Amino acid sequence: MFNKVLIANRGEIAIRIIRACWELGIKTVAVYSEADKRSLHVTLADEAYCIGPSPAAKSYLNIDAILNVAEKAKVDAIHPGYGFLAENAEFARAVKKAGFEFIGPNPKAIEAMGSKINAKKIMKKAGVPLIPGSDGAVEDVDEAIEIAEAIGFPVVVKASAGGGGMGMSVAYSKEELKDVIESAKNIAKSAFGDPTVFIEKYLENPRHIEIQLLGDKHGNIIHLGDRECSIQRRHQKLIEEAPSPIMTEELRERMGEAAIKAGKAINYDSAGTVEFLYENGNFYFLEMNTRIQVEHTVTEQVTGIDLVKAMIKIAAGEELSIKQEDVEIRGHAIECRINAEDPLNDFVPCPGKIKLYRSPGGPGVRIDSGICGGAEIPPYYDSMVAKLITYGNSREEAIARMRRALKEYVIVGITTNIPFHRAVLEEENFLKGNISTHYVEQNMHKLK
Ligand SMILES: Nc1ncc2cc(-c3cccc4ccccc34)c(N3CC[C@@H](N)C3)nc2n1
Ligand SMILES: [Ca+2]
Repeated sequence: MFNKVLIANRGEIAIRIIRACWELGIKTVAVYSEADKRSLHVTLADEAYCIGPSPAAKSYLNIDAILNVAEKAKVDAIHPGYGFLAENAEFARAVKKAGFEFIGPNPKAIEAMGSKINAKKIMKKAGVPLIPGSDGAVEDVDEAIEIAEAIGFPVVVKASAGGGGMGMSVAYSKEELKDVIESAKNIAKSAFGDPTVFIEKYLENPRHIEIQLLGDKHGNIIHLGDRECSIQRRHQKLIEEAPSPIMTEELRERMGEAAIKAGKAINYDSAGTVEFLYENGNFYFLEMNTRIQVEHTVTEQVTGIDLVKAMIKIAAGEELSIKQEDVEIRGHAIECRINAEDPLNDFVPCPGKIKLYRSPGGPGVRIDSGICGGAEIPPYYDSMVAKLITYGNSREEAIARMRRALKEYVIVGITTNIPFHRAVLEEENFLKGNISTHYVEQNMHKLK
């Protein structure tokens, strides 16, 4: 087992990883940018080193600065968290080359899933259901029209180097497709440096359901059930839950089996997530995320498995301590992402200083937060400051606890989206589990 681990991240996930290390008796090294000098993850770590100026490009994305600290602090391993360098194969390789263990999947698996076209090719071979569409890249408009007419409009054009909804555009007709192809290639070129695009049938009202995977370095791989992640805004998830309100044992069995095929196809050896779109009883592979995700928490609540400790043990070479038949999904968990943003002003980010902070508690309430009273929320990073998770024996109990916790939660000094969450937790479609990826746009008028 490692003696000392560097956490190459900030905020709530850095604290989450520090907590897992503590429980395993591992010393922790935090890295921070100038803006994060007095932040909570710096306070909680055993050692902390400044890695550069506030902009992420000069600090949390600075591979050399991070590796220099790893050398200086003599760590055994590095955990990347999510975002920043978490799915950067070059970083994973550089970490190993410098002699440290990377607490995440093997670099080849990261690379394989980084190209959406390549990912689909691998999944097709593995027998994972795909959304009908082009077989690889689409070069020009004529080819696009041919494919679109074969699969039927509407179609969506996606950047292969994209992901998380970045660089996807929908075309409802042949005429629209001409413009959409050009704009998608331009966005892909400027955003990802790679203009490669592909086409898929656009599913008009799907759910976004994902399966949590856990693989080790000895060929074992299991799934830990499903999460419903359809409540998103501009591809930023806002509320997640486990299990999905529409999940049945049979559907979970089918989706879990498909997810394990996906993991096996790339020799997956860490925590990872296979994202699917679900519509009318069918599900289709969307993407695979080769990192721990923000919403890993709701899976931890319903399975009782600590996913971050599991990742660390796997990286240290241990075999999975549980078999698929040991995995049991019990009760229901919901997570509300607390963001420093203004839901009444188009969710614009609202950095600032927290003057008063009172967090909820009591039965079935978990807070994973990177903030406390007096904390400064810098403008340089994403706006999520905390995750409020509630857990109960049923979805109704988890909802009752979330309503109570959202009422108790007091954050004075910055504007947050807590009022948005309070409104969703009263909204009838949400309460009935009647959710699709269009939930926010369809119900926003009720959520103000
Ligand atoms: N062929 C096809 N049809 C419908 C889709 C629907 C989504 C989607 C999924 C989840 C939330 C969404 C919100 C608005 C628009 C789209 C979505 C989607 N993605 C891709 C990345 C993921 N974060 C969002 N891909 C789709 N692809
Ligand atoms: Ca992704």
